[in-house]
Amino acid sequence: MIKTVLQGDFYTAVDPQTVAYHAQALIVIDQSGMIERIIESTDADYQTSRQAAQIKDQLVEVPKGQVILPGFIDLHLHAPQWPQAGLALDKPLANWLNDYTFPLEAKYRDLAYAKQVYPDLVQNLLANGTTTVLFFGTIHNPANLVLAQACMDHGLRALIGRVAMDNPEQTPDYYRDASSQVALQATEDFIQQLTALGQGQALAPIPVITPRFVPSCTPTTLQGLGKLAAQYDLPIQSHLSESDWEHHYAIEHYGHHDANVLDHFGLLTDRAVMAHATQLTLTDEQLVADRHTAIAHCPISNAYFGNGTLATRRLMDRGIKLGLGSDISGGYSVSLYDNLRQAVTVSQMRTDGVTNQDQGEADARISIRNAFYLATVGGGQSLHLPIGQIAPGFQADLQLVQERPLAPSDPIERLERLLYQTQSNHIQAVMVNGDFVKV
Ligand SMILES: Nc1nc2[nH]cnc2c(=O)[nH]1
Repeated sequence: MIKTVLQGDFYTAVDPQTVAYHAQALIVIDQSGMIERIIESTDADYQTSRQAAQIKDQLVEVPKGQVILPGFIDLHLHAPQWPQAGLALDKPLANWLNDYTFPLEAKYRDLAYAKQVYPDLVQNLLANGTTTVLFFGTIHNPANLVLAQACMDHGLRALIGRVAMDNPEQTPDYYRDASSQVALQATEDFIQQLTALGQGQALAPIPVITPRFVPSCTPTTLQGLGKLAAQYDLPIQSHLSESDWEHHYAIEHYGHHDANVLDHFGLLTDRAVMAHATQLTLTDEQLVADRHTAIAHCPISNAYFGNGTLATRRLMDRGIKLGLGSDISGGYSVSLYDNLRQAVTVSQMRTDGVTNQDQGEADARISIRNAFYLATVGGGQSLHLPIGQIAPGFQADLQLVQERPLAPSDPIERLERLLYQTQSNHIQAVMVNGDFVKV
């Protein structure tokens, strides 16, 4: 059964290099929110299908000057850190965590605070064209459920992790799982509570196994989380080789690189999405490739905490699954438009080098089209969900974007300019699962 037929110009990435443009096509969406068919303006039944939709009041004509894009997919975002987006970015990672982030996250033991922050975050994400998010929550299950409820209330597709962090040497008394047993039991409780909350809901959030990162967790917890991921067949998220500090922590405490440690505990799987990865060696990259693990590239955050830039081009060329993350609040912007621009900028600097003595690295550059692929198709593949493309069999998660005046006539130039210039006030409408949501 057809629910809606959208008529308009749309773009969808086909592969990392190619973006397809469809002029005045019909996007046929069924009752379940899935794209059933794309009818091109040259197809024989275009006019009859359009008229039939019009008669049944199913046709939505996208106004001239607006373009339809897939909704963006944010692969790494710490929901509780939203109030401090743009704060303390001049501190090193360990200080930023201890002096700012842990005190803030501890506040979510107070449900009233969660209720104040989470709906605002969710609305800001949708207003910026983001339709799916892989979230870190906090150690507090009731607050994590407030986040889940806010996503369902406002219509954001979400995957949510209850953060596990029980290592007394690396976490403060006031914000830590009291033991490994507590960390594992609370994780299992969250899986069950979230599943119950989403029962029968079209946008039921998916639970995610979430060791904060290797330094925050004891080996027993890492091992137990690996087992839970396998037992419940769940996605996993964590940080991977984000900084020099994290990289050396794993070497000093385990005698191995971060990637090996996570792998040893069953946490480097093809359902895992690991953030940052700026410090991976070529051997680490091979392990990530062999395990079919995805990387969440957080280009704004990496400029502050990454101690280096991601080898985006090389990872793409090696066929490693890769998407984009805002990393609120290691990154200051919730907009994936800002992050895809930064991904291109950083790759350009990697190519040319950052001083006049530095020869850079040949062929490190990515294009804005490559970045568009990461924010859409790359995100969908990383999460194993049918999202990020405007094609039959994919969820109707879309954004309608107002073009700036004087758009070029070449369709791909038109897209490039749109991606560089769009601000949240240009996003006119957002659809998730076939329903328009409020932006
Ligand atoms: N960027 C970032 N890195 C981390 N490593 C451990 N926790 C965090 C966090 O909250 N943000």
